[in-house]
Amino acid sequence: MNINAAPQIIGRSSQDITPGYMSGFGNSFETEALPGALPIGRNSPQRAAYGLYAEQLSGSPFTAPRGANERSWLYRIRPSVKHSGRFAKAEMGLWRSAPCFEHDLPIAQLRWDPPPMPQEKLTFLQGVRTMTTAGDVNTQAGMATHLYLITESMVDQHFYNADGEMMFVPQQGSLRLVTEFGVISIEPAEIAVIPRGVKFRVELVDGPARGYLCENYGGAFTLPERGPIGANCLANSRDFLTPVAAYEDKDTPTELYVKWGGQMFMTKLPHSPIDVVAWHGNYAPYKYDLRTYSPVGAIGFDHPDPSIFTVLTSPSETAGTANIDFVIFPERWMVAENTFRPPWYHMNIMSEFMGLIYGVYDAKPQGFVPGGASLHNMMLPHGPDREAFDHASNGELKPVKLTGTMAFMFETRYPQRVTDYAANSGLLQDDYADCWNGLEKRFDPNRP
Ligand SMILES: O=C(O)Cc1cc(O)ccc1O
Ligand SMILES: [Fe+2]
Repeated sequence: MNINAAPQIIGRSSQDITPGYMSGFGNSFETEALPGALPIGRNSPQRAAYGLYAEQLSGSPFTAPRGANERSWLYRIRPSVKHSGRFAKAEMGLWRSAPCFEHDLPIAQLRWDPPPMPQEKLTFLQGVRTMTTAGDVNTQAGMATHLYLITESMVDQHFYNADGEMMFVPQQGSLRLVTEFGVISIEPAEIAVIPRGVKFRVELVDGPARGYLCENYGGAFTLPERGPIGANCLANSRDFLTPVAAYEDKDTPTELYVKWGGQMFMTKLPHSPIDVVAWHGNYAPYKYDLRTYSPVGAIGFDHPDPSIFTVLTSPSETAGTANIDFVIFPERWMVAENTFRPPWYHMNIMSEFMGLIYGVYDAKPQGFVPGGASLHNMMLPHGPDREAFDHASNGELKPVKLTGTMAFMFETRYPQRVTDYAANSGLLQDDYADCWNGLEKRFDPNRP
């Protein structure tokens, strides 16, 4: 494979395919895979070095306020217009977009078993299975949650999503995301975000892969405000990694798939679109290791709102009302005194889709397993199951470490609609609500 990675950052030969990264969230980065490929002090020289074409990729409107303004300049072998021949409609498989009312389940708390690893050959594009959709892809609001199952690398096949940015949350197996901006490798407990419009392909590293995917139609994920927490802890900027420039000069035919307006299209190219030799800007893919998250929690009493564990947030136009919050439940100490320590029983205007990467989630010791999922939709009551309730109500409140666990939540302001796949794939647990059986009346007016 002819991938040329920027030597000045990683100190390796330009033929080395090991990914290299630059640290920081939302920085203005600059990187070049060939010396002098990046113009200095200007974006559009009359003739770019090495015969490259200059191209701007705008992730926000030109006029977005400075804090939300995202764009990068790419110096590439061919401009992207050469990447778009005639598009034809292509198969969507089990990928769905909001609004999608194809299934009409009665309201309920829902939980799914993990999908087994398939025997058939599935590339990333064939392996996306939409679980829920929310909002409206046509108004750039809302999201979709998907599972992915991958048994084959994409070969001479590339993709970009015009409908939203995509957050990969691997649960099993590592992935190599070969993007226009460089190469990102991720394993379970790491995530990667590919911005809207960025071309890439997904390769397997070590056998079949399974994971979760959040497709964000709305405002780009950003770090949450820290408020009184101050400058440190939670997700720290320096732990976000953006790849150095890496390109292919490869004249073999490739298919370019584009998801646009909830539909899939395909065109054929005579060359690889991974041809960006240098780039600069703040609109770029990144990865993050969830194990570097520094949780802040209750060191006195009571259970804080889960927003304390927000890694990234996609804001909406309404302050504090997220299009999506990406929240994790990592390893941590539970020390609160005279406190019911697991999540409280609650109803929420936001809609909560949860997944488990590994370990046990404290509110659901049974039934919520790695690779599975749950959905607690807008204003549907939920909370610890009977076992967790009994344990938390009666256990000795010494400091306890929740170890070897990593659950997460995609929480959105929009109600989530369940797809046909989610309803009928056989993974839906029809006895989920029974986990609250046995939470009997305990009230006794004579026992304060
Ligand atoms: O429902 C859940 O399990 C997620 C969750 C966790 C928590 O600690 C507080 C509220 C909440 O919705
Ligand atoms: Fe909840």
